[in-house]
Order: sequence, then C-alpha cells, then structure tokens
Amino acid sequence: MATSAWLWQEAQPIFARILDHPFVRGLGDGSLPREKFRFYLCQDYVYLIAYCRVFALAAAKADDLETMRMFSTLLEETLHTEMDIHRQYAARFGMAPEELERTEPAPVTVSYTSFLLKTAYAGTIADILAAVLSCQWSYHEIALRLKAAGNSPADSPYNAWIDAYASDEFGRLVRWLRDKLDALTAHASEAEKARLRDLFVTGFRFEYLFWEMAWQEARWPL
Ligand SMILES: Cc1ncc(CN)c(N)n1
Repeated sequence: MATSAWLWQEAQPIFARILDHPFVRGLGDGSLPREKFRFYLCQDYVYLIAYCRVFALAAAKADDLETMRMFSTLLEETLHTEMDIHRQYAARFGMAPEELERTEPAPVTVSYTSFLLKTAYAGTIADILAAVLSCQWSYHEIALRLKAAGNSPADSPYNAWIDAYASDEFGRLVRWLRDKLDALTAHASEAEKARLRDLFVTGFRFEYLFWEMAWQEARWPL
C-alpha cells in the first residue's frame, strides 16, 4: 500500500472525531455561531502565516527543481488564494487584514505552529510532507463531505469556505503532496515509516485540537 493511503487509514479514528465535532457540523449546516467563526478565522490566519514559512523552508531544502516548484506553488496558493478567503471573511466582520495579522496566537495555535516549524527546520522533505499532508488533506476531505451531505442552506455564510476547500484546485495540491510523499517513501524502512506515522497522526491530533480550541474560543487564561 502507498504510504499516504496507509497514513490516512491510521488517522481514521481521529478523523471520525473531527467530522463529528460541533464546530465542523456547524460549518456544514450553517448553524455555527458567527463569533466562534470569527475567533477561528483570526487564529487560522496566524496559523497560515506559519504554514507559509513551512513551505518556504521546504522549498529551500528541496533536492530538485520540481520539488522546489511544488513547494513554491503551495506557498503562493496559501499566501494568495487561501488567505484571501480569510481576508474576504474578515472584511464581512469589518476587520482589516492588518487586524487579522495582529491576532495573538492562542495556546493551541502556538503548539501546532511550533510543531510544524520544528519539523520544517529539523526534518527531511518526507517528514515535512507527512506533517503538512495531515492539514491539507483533512480540510479537503471535511469540505468534500460537508458538500456531499448537502445540509448547508443556500444563504449560509460558510458556503464559500466549503466550496474553497472542496475545490478541484485545492484537491490538486493534496494530490501533489501525496504523490511526492509516496514516491519518496516507496522503499522506506520500518523506522522511517514509524516516524512518518507519528508526524501525520500528531498533525491530525492538532487538527482536532484546533477545532476544539475554536469551538471553546480558548485563549490564554492569564
Ligand atoms: C488549522 C488548519 N489546518 C489546515 C488548513 C488548510 N491549509 C488550515 N487553513 N488551517
């Protein structure tokens, strides 16, 4: 079995909990309180700034131009297309992009971005791919499922979010990451596979924690 398909299987218990999370269900049926989405949006914006740095570091570490191009496209798409969605939502809340940037990262955002940045600085290209694949892939699959369920009212403010992450363009970025990881790890040792599993599952655990943080609007208590 290809590495990415195996990793996906390993993360299924966590993915099931994500799909059942009240924040995700609220995105899907339009019932999510706007204030919780606003909190999420601000935290996700600063998360994405760190995520861009991860792609930039991966591009710098790439052994060949094709891999460098792939990471620079991911960086470009995140900086422009994905973060534009956030900027557009923020405008609806009357927030300027600078205000989004000034968000104080909450504890889970700090831990999650620290994990990704540590992997980007210290890990191999395969390590980085495993860590970011859990983020990118889980969003695409969540959005595909929410779209297929068809529970979202036509006037739900969250339809743009679902459409963006369910899009073929976003799906292509996931496919790239998967294909690259599968090619790099076709002959990986058991030890390397165990490390990749650890990174992928840790990414998934953080994804769950991020939804929970947004639902609870969990800021620093002090
Ligand atoms: C927390 C999180 N994880 C993943 C994604 C999709 N790039 C995101 N925007 N935010």
